Amino acid sequence: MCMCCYREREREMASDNGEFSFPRTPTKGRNGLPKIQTHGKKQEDQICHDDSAPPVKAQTIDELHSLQRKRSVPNTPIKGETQPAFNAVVSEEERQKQQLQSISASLASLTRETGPKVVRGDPDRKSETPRAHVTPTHHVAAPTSDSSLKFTHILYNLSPAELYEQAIKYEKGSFITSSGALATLSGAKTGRSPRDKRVVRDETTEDELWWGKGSPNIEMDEHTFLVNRERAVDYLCSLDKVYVNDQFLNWDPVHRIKVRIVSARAYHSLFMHNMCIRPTTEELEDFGTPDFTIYNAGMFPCNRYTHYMTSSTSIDLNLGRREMVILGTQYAGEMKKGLFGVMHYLMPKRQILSLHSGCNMGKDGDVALFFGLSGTGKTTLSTDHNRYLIGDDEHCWSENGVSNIEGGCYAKCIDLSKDKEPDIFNAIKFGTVMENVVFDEHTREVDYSDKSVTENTRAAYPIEYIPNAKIPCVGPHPKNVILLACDAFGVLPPVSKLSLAQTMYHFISGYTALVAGTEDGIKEPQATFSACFGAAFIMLHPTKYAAMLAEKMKKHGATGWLVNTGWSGGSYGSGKRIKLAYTRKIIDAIHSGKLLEAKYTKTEIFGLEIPTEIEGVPSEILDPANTWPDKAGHRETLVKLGGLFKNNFEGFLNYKIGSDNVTEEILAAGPNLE
Ligand SMILES: Nc1ncnc2c1ncn2[C@@H]1O[C@H](COP(=O)(O)OP(=O)(O)O)[C@@H](O)[C@H]1O
Ligand SMILES: C=C(OP(=O)(O)O)C(=O)O
Ligand SMILES: [Ca+2]
Ligand SMILES: [Mn+2]
Repeated sequence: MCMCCYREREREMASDNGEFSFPRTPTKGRNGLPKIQTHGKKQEDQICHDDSAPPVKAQTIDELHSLQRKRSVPNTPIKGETQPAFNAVVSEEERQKQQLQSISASLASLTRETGPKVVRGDPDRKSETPRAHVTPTHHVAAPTSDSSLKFTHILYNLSPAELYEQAIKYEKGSFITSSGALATLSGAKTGRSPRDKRVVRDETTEDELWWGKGSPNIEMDEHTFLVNRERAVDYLCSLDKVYVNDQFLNWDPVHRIKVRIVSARAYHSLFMHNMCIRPTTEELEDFGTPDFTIYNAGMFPCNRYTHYMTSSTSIDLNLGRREMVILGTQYAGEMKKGLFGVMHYLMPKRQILSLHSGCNMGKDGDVALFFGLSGTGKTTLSTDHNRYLIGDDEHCWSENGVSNIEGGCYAKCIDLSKDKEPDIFNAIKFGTVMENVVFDEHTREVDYSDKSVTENTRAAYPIEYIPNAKIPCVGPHPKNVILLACDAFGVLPPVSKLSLAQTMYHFISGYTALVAGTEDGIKEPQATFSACFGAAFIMLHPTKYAAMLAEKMKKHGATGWLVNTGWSGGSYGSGKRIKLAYTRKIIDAIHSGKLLEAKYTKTEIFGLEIPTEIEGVPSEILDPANTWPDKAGHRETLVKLGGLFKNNFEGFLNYKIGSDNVTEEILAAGPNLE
């Protein structure tokens, strides 16, 4: 049988089993006039004649196009319990109307006390736009603003394919790469802007949150928040269309949070589609009102004349209103990490510890956490071909164990190689959003070494793109708590075993040192101390999280480890970064339990327990004192780093962490410079 006849037969078989909904019209020879039989002849010459192909079932090109796309099947009717009336079955149109009403309410101007007129669908595809639309209900008078005369089109929870088309059609700098990922540009900002992150200080947050020196929470008042909110909402409603994502955070079903993200770019919508937990069709039908809403008007700047504004960028959090407004930055990581901040507030209120850590699980159910600041290896090391990935960045630790907050991963792409990080490399395929990467304009092959746009090139992909992802992303209580530091001074050992007090000391310190830049001449590493390895995201005082971590580690018998993924044999400039292959061997030995059994010696100054031997790792690198050719330089740098730690910890001396003796033990667990 020739190919076209074969396909026709396949299609008929498919429509017989009900999987396809192509309309069945009478086909050749069955009902209409008898057709000339060509089959016998075909057998001989194997030629497929034009007239043997079934005619297309359309009269016009528009009709033909409408055949191509099947309307998404309406889902199960909304159940009675969420509805006021009886056990009434709500029509698809009515359900869509309710959804739109909720979105119009989200987008409401607070001064005009009304939401925009919204309609579902792409404005450029008017003929396909469903009829359902919503005119705000609480109109008191005739429209007083032009914005209430127009419709805002809502592109609601679009699929990756639809978002690709939107991005490529409407957003400059969007391209399909050779592996199928969507390459995008984030504009002027290619990283987060922590100095522009503001939090509303009101009667509640005044007492609850961490304010002042060291705190990431830069205050703003409620009124200023509303000014920025209005600015963002007016901007979004002035557009022809906005993207709305309704999704979840937290794989723990009891503590799941419903989030709505309103944004102006397909890139942002696809990013959040990948990063948050994707609702099933059923879950989306029952979504109702979100617990938290982000208004991302990042293409539009804030107004510098507005009180508190110190730049064109402002990321504003209002915990009371459960809203976040983004102005003046299109970097998508702001949304992901912004929501993480929200979880750092909501979860501890429920006695759940929120963690800036990666998390994976062995075949026997042993769970490890990987804490660390940006670039220290959370994503790289939690993505381990021999273990189940629970998540790469944000988790919760509750009475029941650990749960990932997100539904995706956000990996750095700079110098990514298939050999060293195969799982991440292979996850960069259709559906994955790539930010600010450089590619060949013809082949669309990405050059992972190219830093022309930024060094912070990124890929965001759904967690199931990692072959051994643990779905649902939850696991039992952690057995190992690994603190990652990328020490560009090169004096911290590649691995040390920590006492509980040392774990707390290093957790509160949150040290890493990165090289200041990649330009020549910058020799001096920059020490960073970021409490709880995530000071930019925590909302309460660091000791609150530390006390919870200490309590949980003690209760569940977890062991703490400090792993230096940074320099060895000298500081940045003379030494070299520890080979990823060695770090992986070290991590393997932690997971397997072998390292717990090793022989240990204690280091000077920091008093760290270092193993004398690890399978697959040259023993001489385990003690940095051995690897530095310049012995005096090593000692000097070690003392210097110890001093920086002590300095930083001064800020915590007056705080209690759990009981009094815990506090004392923790203070004693730092470097000893006498
Ligand atoms: N020894 C090492 N351990 C971990 N990562 C390393 C090491 N050497 C180089 N790297 C690189 O450092 C980066 C770590 O970044 P990433 O895993 O994204 O950190 P995080 O998720 O904590 O921000 C990756 O690009 C990784 O390839
Ligand atoms: C997304 C981020 O996380 P990380 O660098 O830790 O992967 C970030 O800090 O912006
Ligand atoms: Ca339902
Ligand atoms: Mn990461």
